Amino acid sequence: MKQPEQFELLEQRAVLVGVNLNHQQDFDYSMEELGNLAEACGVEVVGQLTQNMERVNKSHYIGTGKVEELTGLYRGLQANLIIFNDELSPSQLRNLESDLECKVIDRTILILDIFEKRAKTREAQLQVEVAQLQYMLPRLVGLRESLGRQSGGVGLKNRGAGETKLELDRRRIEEKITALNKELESLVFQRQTQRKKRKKNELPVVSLVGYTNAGKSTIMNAMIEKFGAAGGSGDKSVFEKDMLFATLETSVRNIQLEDNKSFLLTDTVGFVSKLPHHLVKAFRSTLEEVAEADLLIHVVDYANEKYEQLIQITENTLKDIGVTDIPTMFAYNKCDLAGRDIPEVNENSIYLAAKPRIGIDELVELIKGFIFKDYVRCEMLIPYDQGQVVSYLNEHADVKATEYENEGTRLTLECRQMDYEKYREFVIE
Ligand SMILES: Nc1nc2c(ncn2[C@@H]2O[C@H](COP(=O)(O)OP(=O)(O)OP(=O)(O)O)[C@@H](O)[C@H]2O)c(=O)[nH]1
Ligand SMILES: [Mg+2]
Repeated sequence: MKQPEQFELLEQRAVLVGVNLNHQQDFDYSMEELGNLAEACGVEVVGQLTQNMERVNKSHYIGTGKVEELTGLYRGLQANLIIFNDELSPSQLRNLESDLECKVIDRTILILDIFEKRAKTREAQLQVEVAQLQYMLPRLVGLRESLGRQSGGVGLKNRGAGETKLELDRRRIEEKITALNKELESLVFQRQTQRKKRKKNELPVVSLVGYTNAGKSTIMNAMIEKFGAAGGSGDKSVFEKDMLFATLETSVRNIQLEDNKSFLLTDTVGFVSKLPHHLVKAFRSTLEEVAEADLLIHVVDYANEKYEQLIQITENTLKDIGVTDIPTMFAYNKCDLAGRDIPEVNENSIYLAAKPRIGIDELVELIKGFIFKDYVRCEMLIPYDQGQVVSYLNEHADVKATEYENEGTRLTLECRQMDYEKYREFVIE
């Protein structure tokens, strides 16, 4: 569902406005990021206004003097849109629009707009729509007023009718949210069932996380290309592209290594700073996949000179969605653009370039070191009437040698700790 006024961002000329609260270190980057978000919506950024403050102005977000300065600025630049770097409250939005006599939007609208454009699966579309409606609900009054202004003003005598209409709109939207959430729940249920099934297989889960456009999907594709993804048929690759939020859904692939070791690799939505609260809530089920990982690969765009800030943003977002205490390794990607010798492997990190496929083997080795730590090397003697154990181990363990002796099959192998415990009775050394 579109916003009621059907405001089209494409080809608008915008001025960005940001408030730097108590000298935030990442403020400059967050303004740059806002510009990138605007461009991703097809908006042309023509100017910028910032203000240092200790706390925001409740009624207008920026100080009243700044509102006047902003009026002069946007008119001088012939802009027709003003974009604020934070989510504005319904009354701030209303006051600003009426004092500035210009269309005002905030960071949240931009992000929701990009998500709406990118959502391909039904689940992602529903999630975005719920977030949009929830953002809209408390802001209906302002939207209606600005609509009234655009059509030349609603006369006083129509006011009663307008309010009834507003109540109707509100009820309709609430009903819509309920209906969408219901549909979403059934999709989420399906996915959770799949996840439970996967869990029963007890394969380790490795999740790619990081700032949007860092190269997560490219790393996933490089691994699929090299090690294949088991099960089903057809193209297993995921969508990768040079744009913000190319991926909005979670994909899971079974990566099969050569020695009967395999793990599940998941690729998911990328992060940006100040992800809107409603969006995080709507995408909760998508993000839950990350929370259940055994290992996170934090993918970093090393060619971005602000990469340290991007790391911080990702770490803060992970904390916000409640992902803590999962072992994490860093994959500094796009090193081909940064002129660094690659691959370089350290204890918890690797420098690589996924697009030209440099460092993929080394990345896999590093992952193996993390997730197959509990593998035990041993010998087992399995009686001939227990043939199913031999086949199980041939499928799930790394069998180095097989000998047939009088008492049974003698296997030299490396297996998971849990399989070792399970078949302890057959262990001979
Ligand atoms: N030069 C270079 N480009 C890369 C490398 N890895 C990825 N890219 C490019 O970076 C862009 C983004 O890659 P994606 O894999 O889609 O990034 P992502 O992290 O999945 O992004 P989102 O899904 O938007 O969060 C694509 O155009 C890739 O081709 C690399 O090692 N070197
Ligand atoms: Mg992606």
